[in-house]
Amino acid sequence: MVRLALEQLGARYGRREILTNASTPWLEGGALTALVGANAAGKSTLFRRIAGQLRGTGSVRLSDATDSDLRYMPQDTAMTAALTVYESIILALKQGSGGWRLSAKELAAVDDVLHRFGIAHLAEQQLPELSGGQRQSVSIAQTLVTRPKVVLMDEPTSALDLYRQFEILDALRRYAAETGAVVILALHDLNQVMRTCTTTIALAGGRIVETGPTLEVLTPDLIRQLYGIDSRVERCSQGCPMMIVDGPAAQLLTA
Ligand SMILES: Nc1ncnc2c1ncn2[C@@H]1O[C@H](COP(=O)(O)OP(=O)(O)OP(=O)(O)O)[C@@H](O)[C@H]1O
Repeated sequence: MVRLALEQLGARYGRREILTNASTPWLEGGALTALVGANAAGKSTLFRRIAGQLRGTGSVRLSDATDSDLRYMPQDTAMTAALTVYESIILALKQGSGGWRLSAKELAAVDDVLHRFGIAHLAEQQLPELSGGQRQSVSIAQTLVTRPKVVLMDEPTSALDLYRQFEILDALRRYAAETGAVVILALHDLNQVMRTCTTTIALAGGRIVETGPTLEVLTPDLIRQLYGIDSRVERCSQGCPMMIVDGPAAQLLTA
């Protein structure tokens, strides 16, 4: 089984320490893990540190996977190259492997992500002509076309409309279940987190303050600590947990 654990990860930009002793228990593949925390809490920095783009202290432990099995999708992906969506996904598939000839299996992989992420109709469109949400969907397809075992995605639904958010998160959930991959998503929408992510990592001020089953982690106390928001977690008429936001924490308003 693919697993990932963080051991005392630290990172700094210049002299400024951003990430401090970030540790998790083993995170198991096959389901989605959320990374949550306020703006500037250090989520992107943690991803960059795990992906090896930032040096620092501590280590990333992988089981049944190696560093080359990891793919990181950053928050903003520029798409200025004069390529079609189809060509850009082939490029992502072939990166580093040399040669342009595609095997039947590789052609099937490109076709798979085009359909899986609902962008087959965009295959012949030029990248610079895509909308923001379309670009984000293409970026997800590019990231997963090699079927990586460890996936880090920074706010993969931030540009998507409500329907597409559900569609893409469901597709990511199915991807994790089918491949057994560890898939960690930085997300701001806590209701989407409750609906789709089995495990949640909560980050505050560059420190991991909680990791565990989503509904045990996302308590009103923790949400107040992370965001300064008063909230309740209730069940909707269909039994789904929902976070209801009451507003900024009273103690902040009176402070
Ligand atoms: N390249 C950089 N150089 C210096 N400081 C940086 C750099 N990138 C980020 N930071 C700082 O590191 C801190 C954490 O930023 P990071 O982008 O990791 O937060 P985040 O949790 O992903 O935020 P958001 O939810 O707003 O995307 C912030 O204070 C930010 O200003």
